[in-house]
Amino acid sequence: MKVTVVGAGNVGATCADVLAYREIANEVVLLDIKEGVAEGKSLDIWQKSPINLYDTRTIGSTNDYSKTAGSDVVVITSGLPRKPGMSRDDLIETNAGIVKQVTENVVKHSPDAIIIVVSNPLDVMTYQAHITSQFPRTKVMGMAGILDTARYRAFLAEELNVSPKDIQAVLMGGHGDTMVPLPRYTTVGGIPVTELIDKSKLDEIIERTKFGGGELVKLMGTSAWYAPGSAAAQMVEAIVRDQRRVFPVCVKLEGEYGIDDVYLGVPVILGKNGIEKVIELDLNDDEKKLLEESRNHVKEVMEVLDSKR
Ligand SMILES: NC(=O)C1=CN([C@@H]2O[C@H](COP(=O)(O)OP(=O)(O)OC[C@H]3O[C@@H](n4cnc5c(N)ncnc54)[C@H](O)[C@@H]3O)[C@@H](O)[C@H]2O)C=CC1
Ligand SMILES: O=C([O-])CC(=O)C(=O)O
Repeated sequence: MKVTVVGAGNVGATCADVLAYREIANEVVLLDIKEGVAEGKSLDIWQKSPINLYDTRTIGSTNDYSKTAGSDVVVITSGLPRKPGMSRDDLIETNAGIVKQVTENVVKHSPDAIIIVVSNPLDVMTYQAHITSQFPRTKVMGMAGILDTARYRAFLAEELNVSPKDIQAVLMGGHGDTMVPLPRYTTVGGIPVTELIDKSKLDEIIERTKFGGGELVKLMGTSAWYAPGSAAAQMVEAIVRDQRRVFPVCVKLEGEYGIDDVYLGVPVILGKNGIEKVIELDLNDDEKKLLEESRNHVKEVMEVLDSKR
């Protein structure tokens, strides 16, 4: 299996590193426009292979897409990250152009690839990759839900003093402050979380999760990369190993949840064909209202993109 990661910055390099050391692909191509950076980081990851014992070949490229030809999966991380005081939506102008140009090259050199978008604003950049590639919705998706859910699970594990491995959860909606928490679908070793934590503490954790990306931007002056890069690699793994994992993924809804033509995070089954199935949960009225608000927000930003096309 061949996987390309476009953007050799913080998220892209982390993703390539995880793909390599976990031997998720035989070949990982890292591409960036900055002269030499992708080559340097790929070489560094390759030189780590005798230490961490893996044999995935890592190859770097300065904007030469011929090296990416025939990729099975392409992860797009190219684009600006936000700085303190910015929202993800503030990145739309610059990143839409970058994602469009990158997707055109991906389509040209890897016409059968499955595309995973990471660049922000996530839901709308996934839409951009979809309209540029004209690939079916099963093959163009965005990474956000695994990350948002991981933050929520990590905060819960800390609060309950248990292993994060035992926390199962799903969050839905857009990647931003309007994400939709679903505490009634959260369990700790099979026990509903509501039996282990009081409501006010759970509400606090949900709020912290919604602004989890911003918390890190404030601390570091740029956005996160370890968890985002690993989350994207986990999606690649589910696809290349046909694991049929159930993850929250940003996908184009076509009538599910009563929503049409909007890219939004929902639980899906992820396997060798990409999105194998969109899972429709029976949401209660409060949850439906939150999802509708999230949908409206994403739709507004999609319209900003449409107005500039
Ligand atoms: N979906 C999510 O949950 C998350 C999304 N992000 C987003 O991912 C993106 C990348 O973040 P970082 O890696 O931290 O940024 P970064 O600045 O470290 O890396 C971005 C890289 O993209 C490259 N790039 C720019 N234009 C390009 C082009 N046309 N072709 C190829 N490469 C190009 C840059 O040279 C740079 O190396 C940002 O938009 C950020 O907001 C970050 C974290 C989580
Ligand atoms: O916060 C950001 O800008 C990057 C991101 O999407 C995240 O870490 O959730």
